[in-house]
Parts: sequence; C-alpha cells; structure tokens
Amino acid sequence: MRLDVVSIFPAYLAPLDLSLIGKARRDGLLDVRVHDLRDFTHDRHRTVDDTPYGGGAGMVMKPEPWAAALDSIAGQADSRPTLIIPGPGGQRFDQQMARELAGRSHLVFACGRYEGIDERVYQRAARDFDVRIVSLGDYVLNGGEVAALAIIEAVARLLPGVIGNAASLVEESHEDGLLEYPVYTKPDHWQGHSVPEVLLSGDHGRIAAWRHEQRLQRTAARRPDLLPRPAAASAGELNIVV
Ligand SMILES: Nc1cc(-c2ccc3ccn(Cc4ccc(CN5CCCCC5)cc4)c3c2)n[nH]1
Repeated sequence: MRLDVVSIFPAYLAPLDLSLIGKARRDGLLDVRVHDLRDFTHDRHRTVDDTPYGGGAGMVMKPEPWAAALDSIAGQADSRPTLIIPGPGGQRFDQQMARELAGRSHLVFACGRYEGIDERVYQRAARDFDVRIVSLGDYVLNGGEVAALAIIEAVARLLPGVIGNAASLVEESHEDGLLEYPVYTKPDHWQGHSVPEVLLSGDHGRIAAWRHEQRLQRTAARRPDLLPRPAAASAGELNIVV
C-alpha cells in the first residue's frame, strides 16, 4: 500500500517511522511519503492561508497549494487513489471503514489546519481521487494530522504482515462488534489481586466461554449500543401483516 500525507507540519507524522508501521515501511509493506504543503507554494513567504470570504474568525487554507500538491501526487499514482480529508464534519471513522480502506492500494491524506481548506479543493480533487471526508469523533482538533495518524494505524495494522500475530486481529475489540475481554499475565497473585482461576485451568473450552461472557458483560456495561439487537421473536413483532 502506498500512503501519501500532505501537511504544513510534516514532523507531526514522525511517529510513522516508529514501531510496527516503521518496520512495515522498512520491510517494503508500506510506501509512506510525507509532503510539506509549503513546498507547493510559489511566493517568498510560502503562504498557505488567507482570510475567509464572508468574514469570520481565523484563516482558511488557500486552494492553489493544495491543488499543486494533489496534482503532483495524482500524477504519480498507478490507480485512482482514495483521498481522505479529516474533518469534524466527516463520516465517523470506525473499524468497518478501516477494513474497507485496507483494501485500497493508494491512500492520500490531506491534513488541514486553521479553520479548514477552501471548499473548491474538495470539488477539484473529485476529478482525480475518490474523496472521503472522515471524522475521528465529535470533538474538534486543531488539524487533520492526529486523525491521519489514527486512521493510518488502524488501516495499516490490518494489512498482511504488518502485525506479527494475525490471530489477534480476529479477537480484538470491534472486529465482531463486542468489546475485548480482560487480559492478565504473570504474576498470578499481585497486591492482593489474583488471576481468574479459569485462566489457569488449561481448559481451553472453559477459557473461551469465560472470555466471550466477559466481552458481553463489558459491552453491556460500557457500550450497550454495540450489543446485537434481539431478533424479533415473531412476525407480529416485525409488524408483518399477512
Ligand atoms: N474528528 C475531528 C477532525 C478534526 C479536524 C480535522 C481537520 C482540521 C483542519 C482544521 N481543523 C480545525 C477546525 C476545524 C473546523 C472548525 C469549525 N469552523 C467553524 C466555522 C467555519 C469553519 C470551521 C474549527 C477548527 C481541523 C479539525 N477535528 N475533529
């Protein structure tokens, strides 16, 4: 997978050199390229923002540098890339979207700052990209970089070979809609707390059943919205009139 990230703070993307993503890059599983938006300006001050038409607080990112940056990337693309533009008003990112994006060959991230990017950039980008506006959640960050890092991590870890133990991908939270079960390691007694006996039993059937029950209990307690809705018991409940 090729990943391009455009930002006025390229150093914000330094974490992509670390840990599993960094190793995947060194192993050639990921081709990550970070671009400084100011490299696509042509004035002495490398200007990327200006005052908003119609007034209002803050500054808006100018369209010209973004068009130059995205044209440069589109010109290098083998196939039509997906352009992800983080924004508080976007489609909520979740594990399903992570799985969908993991199937794409080329993702491009446009990390805005200030009060956002001139709207005409979104419209022009639709010519060369599949454009997705994506929100991490209902809160306002100062820019798109943190969102890009989160999305990249969630997507990249789904790619074959990026995380060592692929089995853990199946068991983890949200993969099947339930939260994760509690985990323990040595010592078996610690500050008056013991590891649940079932986990020391070696009975894998009991352990699996206990873990599933724990997932249901945790989901009910913390995220009841994720619990599967009870199937309607009868046609009547489905208001099917025959
Ligand atoms: N999930 C999530 C993603 C982001 C995100 C992503 C990208 C950018 C780029 C800039 N910001 C800061 C920002 C954006 C919007 C406003 C609201 N403002 C109201 C008046 C009209 C203009 C817009 C304020 C500041 C960003 C914020 N926040 N949260």
